[in-house]
Amino acid sequence: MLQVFLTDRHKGWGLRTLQDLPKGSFVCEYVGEILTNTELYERNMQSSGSERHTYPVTLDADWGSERILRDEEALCLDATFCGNVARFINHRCFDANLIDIPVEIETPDRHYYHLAFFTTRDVSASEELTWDYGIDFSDHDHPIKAFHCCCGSEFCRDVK
Ligand SMILES: C[S@@+](CC[C@H](N)C(=O)[O-])C[C@H]1O[C@@H](n2cnc3c(N)ncnc32)[C@H](O)[C@@H]1O
Repeated sequence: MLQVFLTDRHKGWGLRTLQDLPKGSFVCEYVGEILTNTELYERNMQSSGSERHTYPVTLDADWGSERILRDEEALCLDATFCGNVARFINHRCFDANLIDIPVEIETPDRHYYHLAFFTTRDVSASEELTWDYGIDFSDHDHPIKAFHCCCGSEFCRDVK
């Protein structure tokens, strides 16, 4: 069972487990609107930073292909307006206890992905669930301004 809770580390709301989870457990899926990178960029340009509650995630980077997808083809998930509990998973640099795994769905007419979270180690009941968003905190040109990281990891990348 999962619970949304208010963190005490200036990270806003977070997600925790109410039961012990062995390493490799499925936790939840990441749900959001499916947008192309171009649509996401245009959405970001229209909204002010304070309206953004989530960090968009890459859904389909054409894994396994040699080809580089153009922005108008590459898909991402934006949970700003539509999502599930996964939108409350906070970032932790390097030693997060969750990993996102793309799960390929194959139907007769198309392939697509769901993004599923699994535990990277045993997680105890009440522990916050965290995920490394892969943010480069030194990239000041990114269209979304990175937050100041309060993950508390000894490997935190947000060092000035
Ligand atoms: C996907 S949301 C996570 C849920 C969010 N904490 C909330 O209250 O809605 C991502 C946002 O949470 C905050 N956040 C996540 N991880 C953080 C961290 N390590 N340090 C500081 N803020 C963090 C940032 O504001 C970020 O834009």
